[in-house]
Amino acid sequence: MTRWERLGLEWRETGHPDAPVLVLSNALGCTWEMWDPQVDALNSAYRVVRYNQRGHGESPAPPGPYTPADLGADVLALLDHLAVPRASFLGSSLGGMIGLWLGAHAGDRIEALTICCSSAWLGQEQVELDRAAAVREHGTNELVSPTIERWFTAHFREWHAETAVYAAMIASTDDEAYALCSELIGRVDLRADLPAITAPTLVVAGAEDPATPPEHGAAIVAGIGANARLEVLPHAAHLANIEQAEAFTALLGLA
Ligand SMILES: O=C(O)CC1=CCC(=O)O1
Repeated sequence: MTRWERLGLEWRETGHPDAPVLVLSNALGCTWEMWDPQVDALNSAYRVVRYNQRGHGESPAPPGPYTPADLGADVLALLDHLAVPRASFLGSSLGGMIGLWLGAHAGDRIEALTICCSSAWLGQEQVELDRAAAVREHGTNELVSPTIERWFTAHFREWHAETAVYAAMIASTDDEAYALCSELIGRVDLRADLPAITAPTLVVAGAEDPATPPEHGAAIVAGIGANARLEVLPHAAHLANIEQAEAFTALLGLA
């Protein structure tokens, strides 16, 4: 039994079975449905493989602690399970951190990276440790309101009732997995890994993202060097691929 089968994480694929593989990796508190605004367009160019991080959607939550290497190994095991030697990778937030780890530590498996609303080093360990403690005590329900405020601008929240879908995703995330992932993002420091990334890398930031502001995207690009470029989407907070879905999809370079 492969590591992937042993963990029992859920995945699905769409698009062209013979096209190059693109793996989509979700943010903390989201499921693979966060990519719905992009999937139709991506299906025209890729074999699109989505999976749910540990404790998200129907994926089980193995005991922690979790490290970027653990969650990166989940992706490598999925590629092994699918007999895919190399893939492109698009990750948001926590998913972007996993992408950075993969680019640096498994560069031979990564064709290209898109890192959305993420960071190599958040620099706020205590905030994330406090959030983890709060989730263990009160559950993910308690986090819904402040999280939705980080994820979407006030204007978007006012006009888009579908933010309720994302509120439900947060509340449905396994409490302990959420806490373990919060601890991971609080402690993560991938800054020294960035120069090892050789895959072409697009970094996308939301101009109004309070969780990973554009400076974090700029720091990723500076750390990687010539292979990386930054795009900042105006009028977008942390889930920029949802708030500015069309503009985000346009950045992905699909003909
Ligand atoms: O703000 C959140 O909901 C979670 C988060 C912040 C940075 C990150 O990587 O995830």
